[in-house]
Amino acid sequence: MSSRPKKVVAPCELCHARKPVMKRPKTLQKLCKECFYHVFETEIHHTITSTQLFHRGERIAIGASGGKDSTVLAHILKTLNERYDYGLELVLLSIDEGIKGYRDDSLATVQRNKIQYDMPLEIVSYKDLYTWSMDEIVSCAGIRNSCTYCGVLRRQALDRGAAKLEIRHVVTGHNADDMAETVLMNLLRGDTARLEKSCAILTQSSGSPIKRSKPFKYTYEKEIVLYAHYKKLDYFSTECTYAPEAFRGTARTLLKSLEAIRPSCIVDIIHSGEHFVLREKKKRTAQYKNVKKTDEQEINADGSVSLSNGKKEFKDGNRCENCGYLSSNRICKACVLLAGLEASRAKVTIENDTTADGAAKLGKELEQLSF
Ligand SMILES: Nc1ncnc2c1ncn2[C@@H]1O[C@H](COP(=O)(O)OP(=O)(O)OP(=O)(O)O)[C@@H](O)[C@H]1O
Repeated sequence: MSSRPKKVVAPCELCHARKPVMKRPKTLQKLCKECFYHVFETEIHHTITSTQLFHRGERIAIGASGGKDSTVLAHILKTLNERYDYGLELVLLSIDEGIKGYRDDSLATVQRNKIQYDMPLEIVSYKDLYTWSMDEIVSCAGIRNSCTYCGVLRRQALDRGAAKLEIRHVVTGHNADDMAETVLMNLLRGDTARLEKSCAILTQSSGSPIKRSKPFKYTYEKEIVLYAHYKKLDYFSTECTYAPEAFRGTARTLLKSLEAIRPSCIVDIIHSGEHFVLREKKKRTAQYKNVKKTDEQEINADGSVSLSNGKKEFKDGNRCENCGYLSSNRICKACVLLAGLEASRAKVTIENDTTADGAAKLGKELEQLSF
């Protein structure tokens, strides 16, 4: 009986001893589990130390959604804090947007993470802060702009949650893919003001006591998934019930195609973004003025959404006259948005009261509201 020669598997490219179990997405190196853990954790430690992201004794709120990125972030920060004695106090901060069948389930995961990682957990809800849940917003404003509403409100909610905890530094699980997508989106929109700022690892508005940072700035999404999988971390993997941001989806598809051909393109795009500096604040020339910009949405006071003409300038440090939150305008975006929702709710109530066939008319009115 003839026996076929056994295929020899080359050992892990780092330890040259153990059996490789994966091709590392970032470098395509064939690695064993232990070496993958080591490079993954060490690279994040290097990002944190080389940028002097934290200081000893600092209290850090981890924006915890229960998803893979923030769960791995909580796990990694706990691991590195203990291993390298950063001297940080870590707290989980979750925002409950009020999305039935999605956020309630993911928050149950964060509740378990709280016990697994032995960290305090603070949950702040849209309903308490704004009197509107996302489900209510979507039923009033429609699904089309749900990401715009949710993004504006969440940003403010994280700041308010941190302020409540008297914490001045919020970390989020935004990863390298998110950052490269943002660079691509800003590039494709010609939004040079945002492009210049989009790759900062740490941001802070002047006048605000709260810093925000992204320790996973150079960490590939695929590696986060692999790490969570091999470490058997407890995370929630369902997509949000509402439509994903359309233009980001397009940038994501483009990035994934590029990554398949050239894995380094994700860090290369970030590198390009980091070195992008505007020579001078140029006004848009006449040739661009009439070009329709389909993805720059502005929410008007009446609740309608219109398109921006690209003239906006960033002004840091002003405060909203209504709620006191930092804003580049007289009234912050969240207040404009909420006023629009209230106006729509009032309009629907009045119309509803004066008609005989209430339910049908109400349904029609909701469909016609110009969100
Ligand atoms: N409801 C929330 N509460 C607290 N933090 C949040 C919440 N939603 C998002 N974040 C923070 O913002 C980061 C990016 O959020 P995004 O909505 O892009 O989710 P994601 O890429 O799916 O991340 P994750 O896997 O952590 O959910 C998250 O990693 C988390 O740190």
